[in-house]
Amino acid sequence: MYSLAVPANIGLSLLPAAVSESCRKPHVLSVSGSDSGGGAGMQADIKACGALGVYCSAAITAITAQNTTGVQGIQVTPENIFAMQLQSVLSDMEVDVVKTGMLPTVQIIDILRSQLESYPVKGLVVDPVLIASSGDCLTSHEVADMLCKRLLPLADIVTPNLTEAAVLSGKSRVCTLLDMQEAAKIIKDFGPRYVLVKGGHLQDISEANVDLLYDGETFYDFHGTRVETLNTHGTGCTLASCIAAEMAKGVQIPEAVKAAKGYIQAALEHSKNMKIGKGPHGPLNHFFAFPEYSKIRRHHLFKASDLRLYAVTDSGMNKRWQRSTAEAVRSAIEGGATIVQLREKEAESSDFFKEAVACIEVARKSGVPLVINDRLDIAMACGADGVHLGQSDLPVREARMLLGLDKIIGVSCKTVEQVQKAYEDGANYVGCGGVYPTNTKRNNRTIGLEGLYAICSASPLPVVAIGGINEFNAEEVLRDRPSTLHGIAVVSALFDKPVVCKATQVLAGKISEFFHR
Ligand SMILES: Cc1ncc(COP(=O)(O)OP(=O)(O)O)c(N)n1
Ligand SMILES: Cc1nc(C(=O)O)sc1CCOP(=O)(O)O
Ligand SMILES: [Mg+2]
Repeated sequence: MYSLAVPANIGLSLLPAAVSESCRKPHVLSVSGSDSGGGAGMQADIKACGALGVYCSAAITAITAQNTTGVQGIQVTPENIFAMQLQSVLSDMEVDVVKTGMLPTVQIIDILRSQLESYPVKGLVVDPVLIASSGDCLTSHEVADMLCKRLLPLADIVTPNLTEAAVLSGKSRVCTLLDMQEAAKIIKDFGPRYVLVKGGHLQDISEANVDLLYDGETFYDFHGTRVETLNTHGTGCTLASCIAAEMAKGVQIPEAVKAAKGYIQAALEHSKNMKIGKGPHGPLNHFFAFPEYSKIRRHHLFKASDLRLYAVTDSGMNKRWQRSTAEAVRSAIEGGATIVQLREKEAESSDFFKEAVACIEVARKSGVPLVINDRLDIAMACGADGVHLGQSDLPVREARMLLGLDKIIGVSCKTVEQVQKAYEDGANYVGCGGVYPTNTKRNNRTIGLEGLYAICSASPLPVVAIGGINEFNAEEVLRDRPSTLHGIAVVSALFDKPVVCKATQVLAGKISEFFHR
């Protein structure tokens, strides 16, 4: 319940206008068929563009029923809705590059051509999808003919594989480097700026994986290393989408091809052991370069029970006992700390950042959340689980906007009004104190147990008590605790001790009984 305390009006609408201005994304419109298996077609295009940081919109030309064994069915998109998809996107969304895949009928090609004439774009990449990697035929010769005559004259690059190069060039077969060159010359005459003939299946194994790019004068060859894998379904769509994505970023075509080949090579390497489907045409893993979001994200959103034994570090104390903050954090977690706050009042930013990175590594291993005291910049830079803010720090509302909804924000409060405001502004919990006098924080006002309980009774947020709490008085704080008091936060009781792990265990033992009743 508490994690829902963020007011509804804290969201994207509050982001400064400048953010949207400066964040225009390169944009590829994919005009292709949907692959129910997710390996090729539209699905591959969207994933490839996404992986390269490019926005991808979609005009679906056909719905195919496919899996890793082949193509089971095709339904062509009705012409009126196909035209509408193009019109909707092209009239509104500042498309940089159009990338085509499966174009199943001559009508679909005609509609696309006339829309491109009404809404010119910076680039057109044509992947002449005529035959699926399973060998299934996806279009007719009439369509191939139309593609050559109506679309290739507008294309910046066309990317046939060997079979497609044979169909487009009218050659009976293309299976050597010489055949590829001849086919490229014939296809170039239809009018595209570049022809890329993909040699993935060349007969001569020494030449396999050579792709030839032809600009009308020069042949450029691009070599790849063969990856032994069945997961190659969608590599053609992915290569063309990557070229389109790079072009949308403003990259010239030869460099775009090089970058796209590099991406395919890496994707094949990272997909070779992936097991999806029973058939021989498995898909690629496009997101090999991304850490899985669920792994970089906290495993769970903030829970009030995280506050039970809240360890707040003090590097002065830890130095006195000759240990690094990361070592101290490791020991506190081993001893039973349920959340850690890095509190550095004197450190330089660069030292604080380095220390935070080391401590997060320690905390992540055990799933214990780690927040940064005062410094939102450090919290964001090191990917901490959140921040703890005082009354004179950055306002909670601004911090919440910058951190997003998944991160923890704690706020120090000494009055009911402060707690109410923290709640309204989107905090997850409040720290209340000083419960007792403390030597750790100078000039700290003591509010006593009564002050703490008064705040707890009125608080819509979970509360953690702080200030002068130790193994001898923890029981007094928790014995008659209000239901909103979820734990104690301590500094010297853990970190001004020779053995942090032992001190934490002792305190954890003292407080455990109050949370199981
Ligand atoms: C859990 C917790 N509660 C309170 C504080 C005190 O924060 P603040 O008032 O901002 O004082 P400093 O710690 O920044 O000196 C806290 N750090 N943690
Ligand atoms: C950091 C801090 N904040 C306080 C508050 O009252 O808000 S008291 C405090 C210091 C707590 O240290 P120790 O556990 O060593 O007394
Ligand atoms: Mg502070």
